[in-house]
Amino acid sequence: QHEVKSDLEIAQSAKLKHINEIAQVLGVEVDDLEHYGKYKAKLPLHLIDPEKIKKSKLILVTAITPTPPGEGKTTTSIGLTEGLNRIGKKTTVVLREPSLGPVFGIKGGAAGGGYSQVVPMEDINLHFTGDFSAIEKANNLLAALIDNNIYFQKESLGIDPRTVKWKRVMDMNDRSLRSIITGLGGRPGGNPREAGFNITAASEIMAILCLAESFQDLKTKLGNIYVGDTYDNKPIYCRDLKAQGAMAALLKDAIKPNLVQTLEGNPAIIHGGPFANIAQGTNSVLATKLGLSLSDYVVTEAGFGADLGAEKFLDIKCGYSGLSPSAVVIVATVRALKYHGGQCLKSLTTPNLGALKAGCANLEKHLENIAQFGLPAVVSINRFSSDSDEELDFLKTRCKELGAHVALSEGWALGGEGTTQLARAVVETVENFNGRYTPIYDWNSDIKTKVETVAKKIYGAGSVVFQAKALADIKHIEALGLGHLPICIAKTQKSFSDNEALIGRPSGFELTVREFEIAAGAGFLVPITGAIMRLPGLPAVPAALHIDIDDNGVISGLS
Ligand SMILES: Nc1ncnc2c1ncn2[C@@H]1O[C@H](COP(=O)(O)OP(=O)(O)O)[C@@H](O)[C@H]1O
Ligand SMILES: O=COP(=O)(O)O
Ligand SMILES: [Mg+2]
Repeated sequence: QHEVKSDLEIAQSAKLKHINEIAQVLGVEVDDLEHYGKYKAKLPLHLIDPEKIKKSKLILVTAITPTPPGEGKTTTSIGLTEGLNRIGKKTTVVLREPSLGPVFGIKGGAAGGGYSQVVPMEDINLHFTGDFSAIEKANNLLAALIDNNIYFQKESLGIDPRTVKWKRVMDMNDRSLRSIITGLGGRPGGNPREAGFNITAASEIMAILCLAESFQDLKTKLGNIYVGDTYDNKPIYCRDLKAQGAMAALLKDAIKPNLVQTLEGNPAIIHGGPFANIAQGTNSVLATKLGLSLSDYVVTEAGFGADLGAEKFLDIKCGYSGLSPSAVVIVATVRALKYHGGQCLKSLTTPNLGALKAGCANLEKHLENIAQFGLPAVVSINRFSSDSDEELDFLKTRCKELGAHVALSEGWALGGEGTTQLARAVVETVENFNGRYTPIYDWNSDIKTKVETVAKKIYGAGSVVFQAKALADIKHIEALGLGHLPICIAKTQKSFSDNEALIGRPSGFELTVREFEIAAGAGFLVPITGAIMRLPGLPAVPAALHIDIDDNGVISGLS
């Protein structure tokens, strides 16, 4: 066990390989790289090899219902990649880019932790290669063109400003921009209307970038973005404003996935950053296909718990891309299971077998869900230093009683040295499974049936209530001919239900759908449950206050 250094100290004391060496591991020619300094590069799309993809193995890392800091999916994905490479499996980890919202807010960065990180951690957590900035510009160009069309009567499409839901985005937890009025200042200011900002990760452009498979596909998806209606109720799409070409031009580089490395010098591809409570929460199809084209194993992560990220990874990302995992790793922690067993958040480091035992019901439901998708699961117990041996033994035994493969993972404390047991369990599972996932619903079912199927089969709901606005939205969606699209349920990540207080394994509850958002460009419908926030606020003491830079340009305080 190394002495406990901060994530940043560990990352900054790492000796990084030049990115050309990482490319060499992947068999990528240096000339094919677009360098962003010595340690970052973009990969060209022509390296995607459909035949190789069929032979490579995809491992999805998901988790039980998390506590606010998260249970270690990103950390485990990286640690598992180190472990698989150590036992001779040529493996690349494929992750999402962190959002500045959490970096400056509560959760901190998303580049892993301890001795399982991707580096250069500061770059990855801050501006990286500019993809988020490009996504913001493309999103906000459309917003400007919408308001401009409303402003110039002679060119106007007759858009009714009250039907425009397209928000501007910014990668910052700035609650004061959530709901605003634009167009003030008389004639020169335009037309006053209600508007607002979402966080960049929630932009439909982000979701499109993560599902697009070529420049042409990107432009088509952008053109299909639903903007609003005319005064005589005709739908207006982005392509009606002729905006998709300029938007795609802004994404010229952002569409290419980014190559970096893990602490142990293994390849890492990072691309896209959607949150899994309001969008599909998975990195891009292009990054995943590149990883599978260039290595034999790919370890990738879907956000939050398996009821959100894994369900959307399978029913949306795999549904569109044709990909399928050969194994699912469910990250479980003693602390989160004790929380689900009724122990309060502040005392989770105190051993409590009773709470652990009760909380295993949450893990049980996630295991049942992965089995409903027809996929084999391996439970990875992500060991925290506060876990007692007794609690760890109990959890391992409980997993075996549930018929699950289980391995203790010490990737945070030890890097790849701590995950070889997990790596072996994953390889054995992968080698004994030659199937594919089974979708949990048929895209061609009616909208209500699709929502009810996920709610009942995956969340454990007894019924779904569609409020009046949601029923009107369903009629509107069907009138637009979009009822066949898959669904991407916006729901709290803190509970299987839409009530974050219902911990453990709630069942028979009512799920309430307030309304639907239409992501016609990305190609999914968003049933909104509860009071989902699309532009979070900063906490009373933001993490930003502890971040600094010294005279030599060395950053401190990033977590
Ligand atoms: N075993 C562990 N011990 C201590 N801290 C951990 C451990 N695993 C993860 N963490 C920390 O917990 C936080 C969440 O980890 P992360 O991998 O980002 O989770 P997720 O991807 O599931 O949200 C990070 O700050 C990470 O450094
Ligand atoms: O979309 C959320 O991702 P994490 O669960 O990895 O924070
Ligand atoms: Mg993560």
